[in-house]
Amino acid sequence: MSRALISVSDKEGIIPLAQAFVARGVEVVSTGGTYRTLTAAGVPVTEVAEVTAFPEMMDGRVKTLHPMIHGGLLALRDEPSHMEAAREHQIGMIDYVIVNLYPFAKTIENPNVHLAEAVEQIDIGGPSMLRAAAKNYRFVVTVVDPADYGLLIERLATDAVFAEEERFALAAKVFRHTAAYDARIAQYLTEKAGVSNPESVTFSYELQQPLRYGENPHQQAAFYRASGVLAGSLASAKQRQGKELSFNNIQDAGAALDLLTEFDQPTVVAVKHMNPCGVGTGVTAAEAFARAYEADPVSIFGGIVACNREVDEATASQLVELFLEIVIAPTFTSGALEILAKKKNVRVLELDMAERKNEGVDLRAVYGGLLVQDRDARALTDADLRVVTARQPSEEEWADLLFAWKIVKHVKSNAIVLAKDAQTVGVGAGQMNRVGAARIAIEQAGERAVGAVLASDAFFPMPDTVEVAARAGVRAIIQPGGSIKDQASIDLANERGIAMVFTGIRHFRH
Ligand SMILES: NC(=O)c1ncn([C@@H]2O[C@H](COP(=O)(O)O)[C@@H](O)[C@H]2O)c1NC=O
Repeated sequence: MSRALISVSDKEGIIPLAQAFVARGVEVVSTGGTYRTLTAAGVPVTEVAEVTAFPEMMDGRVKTLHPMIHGGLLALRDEPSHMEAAREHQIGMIDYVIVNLYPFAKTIENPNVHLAEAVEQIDIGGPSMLRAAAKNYRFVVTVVDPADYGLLIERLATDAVFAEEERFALAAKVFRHTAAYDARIAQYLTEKAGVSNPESVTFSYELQQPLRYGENPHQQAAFYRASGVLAGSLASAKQRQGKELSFNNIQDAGAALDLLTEFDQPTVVAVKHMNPCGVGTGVTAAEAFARAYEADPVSIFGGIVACNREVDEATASQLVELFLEIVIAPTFTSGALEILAKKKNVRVLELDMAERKNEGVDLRAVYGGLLVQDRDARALTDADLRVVTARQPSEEEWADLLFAWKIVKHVKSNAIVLAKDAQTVGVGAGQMNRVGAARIAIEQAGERAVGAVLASDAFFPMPDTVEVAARAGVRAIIQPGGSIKDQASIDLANERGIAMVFTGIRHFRH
């Protein structure tokens, strides 16, 4: 007679599966809680304690860790010495293993959970059985994912035959599962132990969705989310309409959201190729959008628009006038959704960006390696600000400087942002020299550069950026400072009547 060992923390869906085993003439063996669930449902089950002739003990820390179990999982059925050992010790074979583990990840989602409570949720016996059974995939069918119960039930109802490739695939899934489970534990304990730059790192991500392709059609790609679903992350967004998100959409939307979280007042961000092309702040979402649009009515074409307030009919009417890839907002009025529905392809995402936290790690893959750093979460405080010129910025200039500083942090380096009246008027992104970025931003601003402010993500290595800014009519500059040639830039700013503020903070973004 075949035997199935069922030991599950999440009991959902387990009764029909156990019934399918019984109907097939397979004996079901279970641990305490699972045994009680199945018995209560009238399914005949043998308790593990009966098989091991040992009671479950130490608050369940020891239940299945026994040769009567592990021998039955690991014995090579085609190796006579293994089978002889099994006979000698009266170890019965186990042919199916259905296990899901203690909910460690769920437990640590609670920020107030005590270490002891989290540690108690580290499953020991479950992974041991899964690994043993998966190692012996030639003889054992191992199911860790409740999504596979259906397949198992169906197969038990027909021929109960599993091809070796199927058992192998299930085994690989088991090792992915236990690896991710252990990665989460290692990450949590490493954090608790206060270890930085550990000798090895394992990050665990779960498939959110396969993507049609990557950055280009010939590149295969998929989107993985951080373990669980982080509030405010794209994985938690609700898509109300439109085509499936693409690889580039996800990157651009992420960039738009990162920038948007800098702002509390109603703000709209338009992003193209990971850079903001227009940002506007206003009293209402519609006003903020109008400013973001006017900032650069050309580049917004085919862009991503993110708004940190509900999108109403007035805003939606402006949005549908354009070709956009994505519109993101915390909510949309039903009228706004009706208006947006006229543009079937535009992806409309509802996402509570207020929940988004600028914390955690920033991972960048390089050939043969991975760079790991903290996210750039350094916010500007009053104490950071130092006016280095004779002229102080006016009140309006201060507002524009702080506005532009929030944005330049999210523009690829070398980055220059020109802003005026709560609106970007020029963005110079990703240039190989700083004055080149300034020239692009100034050219884009045109007449609007007169009276605008300029923000730079890093210091001026020479005064040429001040020179081009002054010629264009820029009135105030914000930059980190720290160049050995700072004084030359300050002198030139004084000569041209420009107010200049140092922040002492660099915001490179490569
Ligand atoms: N200690 C053991 O021997 C052991 N054997 C199985 N478990 C786990 O116990 C859980 C099921 O327990 P129960 O059937 O008592 O509700 C499963 O998540 C399983 O992975 C164990 N628990 C933890 O390590």
